[in-house]
Amino acid sequence: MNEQLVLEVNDLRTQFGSGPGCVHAVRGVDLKIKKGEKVGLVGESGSGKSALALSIMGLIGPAGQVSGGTIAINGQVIDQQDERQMSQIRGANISLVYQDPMAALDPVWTIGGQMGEAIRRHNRRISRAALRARIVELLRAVEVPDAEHRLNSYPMQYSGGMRQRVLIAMAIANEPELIIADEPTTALDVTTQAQVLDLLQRLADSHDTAVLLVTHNMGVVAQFCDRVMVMYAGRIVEEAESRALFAHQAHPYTEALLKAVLHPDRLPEGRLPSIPGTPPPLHQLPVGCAFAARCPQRGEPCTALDPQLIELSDVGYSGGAACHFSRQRVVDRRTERGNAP
Ligand SMILES: Nc1ncnc2c1ncn2[C@@H]1O[C@H](COP(=O)(O)OP(=O)(O)OP(=O)(O)O)[C@@H](O)[C@H]1O
Repeated sequence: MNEQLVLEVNDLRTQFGSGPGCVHAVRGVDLKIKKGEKVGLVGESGSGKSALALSIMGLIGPAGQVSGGTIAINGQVIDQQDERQMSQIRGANISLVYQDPMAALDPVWTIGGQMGEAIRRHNRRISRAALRARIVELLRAVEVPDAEHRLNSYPMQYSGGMRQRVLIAMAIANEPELIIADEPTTALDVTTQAQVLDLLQRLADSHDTAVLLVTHNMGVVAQFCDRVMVMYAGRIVEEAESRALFAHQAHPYTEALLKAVLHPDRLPEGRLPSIPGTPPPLHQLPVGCAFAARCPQRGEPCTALDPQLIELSDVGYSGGAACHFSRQRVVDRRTERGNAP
């Protein structure tokens, strides 16, 4: 069955600056998201996750540029230069939930006013009464108590968790097919994080909305995502169904990330746990695999040839990886397990 793709990104490239100091933040990323699917995008700080998310939204800003590739939404290739088309798509087809609700909300505008504007942007003809009813309905959907009155409050009068709920309400207002949530709970305490994620999950499920969740937190990915994409130095180095990836990792970088999670003493607050070494600078990438210098399993080809992401379903792994030794790793592991299912 050919399931409906809400997003298809091919060979996307994004850079900041030009010339010798040019930062290649996204280096040929392919990404497919099906209707209702929840996909996690993980990777260390600076790996290009936000640059990828913002590129898809057409919000990379004046400092950067999408220098190659295509983006299709619901099967239709979009023109990132066409700001009119992009502003139609933003909110209606794809919504973004930011990390910091205070930065995303206008402090001197009521919550109801801002939500109303988000709705009216894609529905100019809505009556005042219908608009108010929709705002209340949305605030109730994200479990803001006393919604009829709280819509007149300002962002400062909401708690951090409530503000993030408001952003989620604004993101779902026009029933987009895809929500991109960039570290949506990083600024919140652990209990509130869990509540907000649970809410996002329930709302997405009830509307069959796809979610691309950008996060440092592997635990969140395990709980929330059907599929995981692991980004390293501007590339997707592993992509797999969550269950497969958490059971066995086809890329040594993913393995190192998960091993590090098991060492809470190495867990800096709100960040991915560190693994030895640092990623290469994105303006000065090495020849061969970008992870080679940190890889405990590197071999002969790694410092000479840049590995491409290859599918591994033929050897029983529901995913793929960009490592010269991934196929061998998967095969060896299967042999170790005596080909157990
Ligand atoms: N406005 C900018 N100008 C110049 N370089 C930038 C800009 N924004 C991002 N970069 C660079 O692009 C690369 C990717 O950054 P990006 O923010 O996408 O990483 P990230 O994986 O989202 O990191 P984090 O998890 O810390 O948010 C980094 O090298 C970063 O320094």
